Amino acid sequence: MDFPYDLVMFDLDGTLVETAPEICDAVNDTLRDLGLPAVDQTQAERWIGHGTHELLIEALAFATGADAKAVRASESLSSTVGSFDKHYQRRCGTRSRLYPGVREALAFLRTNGVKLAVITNKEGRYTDTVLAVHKLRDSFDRVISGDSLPTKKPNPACVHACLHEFGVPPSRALFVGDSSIDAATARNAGVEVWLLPHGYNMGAPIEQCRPDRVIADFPALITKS
Ligand SMILES: O=C(O)COP(=O)(O)O
Repeated sequence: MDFPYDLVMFDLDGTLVETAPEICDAVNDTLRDLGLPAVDQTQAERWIGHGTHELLIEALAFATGADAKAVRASESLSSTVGSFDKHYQRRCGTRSRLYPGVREALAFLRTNGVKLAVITNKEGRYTDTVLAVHKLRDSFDRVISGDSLPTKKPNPACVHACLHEFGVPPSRALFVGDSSIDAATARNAGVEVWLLPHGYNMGAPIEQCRPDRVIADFPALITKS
């Protein structure tokens, strides 16, 4: 195979797995416990990308009319985080699904000796559950979550860690994602970025992120390279 990379790093939410339906369910379970109105999935999708903690803060700000800064500083936040945690762990795997062709593309790349990593801003306890319920954990050589390192995307430390671990130069590494955060992470690390249009990107078209390529779907990742 003439695949031009030795390492591919994938974003998780909105790239490998459509997670928004059950994230929205867990947010609404949490809001319901607080007597607050539900949010719709389109709204929740705009908050995906900075990690679940930030998403919950945005949801609480939206539902209460407070600003995010005030929510972040509020004393009740930690108990709400605990409540969300229970709901989200229970919801993981109920309404998420792999995008078409993900499993086949990962298997194909691995068979051809390409190292594979997941780099997500999702907290590790949720990344583990999502990968486990979709039987994806063994498909990756490295998983870096939002709380694995002192910094998260778009800081390039996560990409640098993978390049270092696998001894791959930036010119032989690719980041595949769905958002401006993924594009900025790749640019900050000096690696190419291909974006998929099926994800979230805070509601904006991915062309605005000026990726090296827009790929239509996972089959295109391995056939158009
Ligand atoms: O916001 C999140 O929880 C994670 O999003 P990501 O997998 O796109 O980095």
